[in-house]
Amino acid sequence: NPTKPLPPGPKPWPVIGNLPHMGTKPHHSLAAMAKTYGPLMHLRLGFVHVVVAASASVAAQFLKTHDANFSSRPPNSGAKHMAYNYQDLVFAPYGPRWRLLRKICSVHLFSAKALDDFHLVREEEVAILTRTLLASVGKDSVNLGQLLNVCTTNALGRVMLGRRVFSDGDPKADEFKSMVVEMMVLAGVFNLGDFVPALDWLDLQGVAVKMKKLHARFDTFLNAILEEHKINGSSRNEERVDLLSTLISLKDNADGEGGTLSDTEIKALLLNLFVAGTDTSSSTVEWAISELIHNPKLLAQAQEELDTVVGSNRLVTEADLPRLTFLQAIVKETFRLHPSTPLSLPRIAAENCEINGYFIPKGSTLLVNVWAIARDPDMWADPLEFRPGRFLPGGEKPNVDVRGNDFEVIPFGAGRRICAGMSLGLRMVQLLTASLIHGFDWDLPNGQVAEKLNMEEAYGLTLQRASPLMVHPRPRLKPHSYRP
Ligand code: HEM
Repeated sequence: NPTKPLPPGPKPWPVIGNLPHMGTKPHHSLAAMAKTYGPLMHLRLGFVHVVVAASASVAAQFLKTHDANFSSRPPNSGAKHMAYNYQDLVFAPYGPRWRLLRKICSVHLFSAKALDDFHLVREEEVAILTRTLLASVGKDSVNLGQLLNVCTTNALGRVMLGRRVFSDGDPKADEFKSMVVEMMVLAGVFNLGDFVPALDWLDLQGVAVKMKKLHARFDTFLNAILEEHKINGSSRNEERVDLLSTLISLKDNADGEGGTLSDTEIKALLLNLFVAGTDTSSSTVEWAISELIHNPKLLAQAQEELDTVVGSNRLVTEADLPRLTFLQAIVKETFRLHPSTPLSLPRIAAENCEINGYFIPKGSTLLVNVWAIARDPDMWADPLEFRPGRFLPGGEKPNVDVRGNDFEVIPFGAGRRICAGMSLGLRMVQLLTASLIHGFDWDLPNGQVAEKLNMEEAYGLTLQRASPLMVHPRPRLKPHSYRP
């Protein structure tokens, strides 16, 4: 009902609107603005209406009550230049092709069966990581996030392509991670051209040029993989059929009704999964370990649980995870304070609607500040403190989970476009975090004091640490435990 007012918000400048208010860390700036204007805000970015949800109840209005109206994503230069012009899954308009791509992933990658089929792959890759860490003892400190990224990328590579993407110490691994991070940074920029169409062609921030260059590098990488797979077929290294072989076999009849899957759609899907599924998980684990180094008592408590459940003769397996209650609470608390995509991914209003008595115009971009919601002092006691106990019996939120049903902590988003890879992401983050705290003690280089570890954030579409975590791991299991 257009007679209702727009939600409150800061006064826009002519033409560019509130773009100058976004700052270098938009999730911080938007959280600060919500303190003045409330949990449902309206901004104008250029000529685009933007509404921002900054509380659990407002997020539930959008992502539950009105989810159907917000089930597509707004047009943006990232999707155009880097996601094969919307031919992917992440940016596909809500409709039959989105449903098909999403179904293929949920059946072949993320179903309980698919996840169980590949648990050995993940466990092997994590074991390889522990041996790399072991080999670093007595040498220079290691960049933990980088090694974690090699691990998540290889684990995903084996499931998707039937082979690892990197070997140990492969210089290409650094390059790949930096490409993924660059993509997230570029996708996280509020690009003027997206909001002031008349200025798009000028590319004043130089974002489109960078996007096109980066896309060309990814496309070369993906073309090589696709051609190699068509020639060699599925790799015989893995017992299970990899996703790419499945996709190629589905090309001419992808939905059982003669629908097709083009080479471009296959490449776009692989790209989505590698970009959405590697750095998100590895940087979450880097945050978790950073928090535990920063809070040595919690680390000791987690190690005690692991020693009781797993012992000191072998590495952690996925079968141990359900019995690791404190570990699970640590992972939830990490997702609460350090959600990998602090503003989630944007949605767009298909029609006019009304929320909490305010008018939300058709075509509005919806941003959900999942970072601010999870630090809302009305919902969380001492919200800035890392306190996993809040998720345990006797704590303030014993039954709250991070899977999109409890809106005060929604690191994976919610509703029909909730993260497609949530089940895999959660398992990988739990397994990695458990294995690292069980397998090692952690020293900081150059006499840095643990309690003073820098916990600042950098900004992209994903939440990186401002300074990468550099560490000296010290093994704490019997030596044979790390061997294959
Ligand atoms: C730490 C792990 C992860 C986090 C925190 C995360 C977070 C998110 C978020 C917030 C969204 C947007 C949801 C929305 O619009 O409501 C999303 C979408 C998506 N994620 Fe994840 N993600 C993670 C891991 C993964 C993994 C491992 C994969 C795949 C291998 C993946 C694939 C996707 C895809 C394909 C989408 C788009 C879904 C759609 O548009 O229908 N993510 N993720």
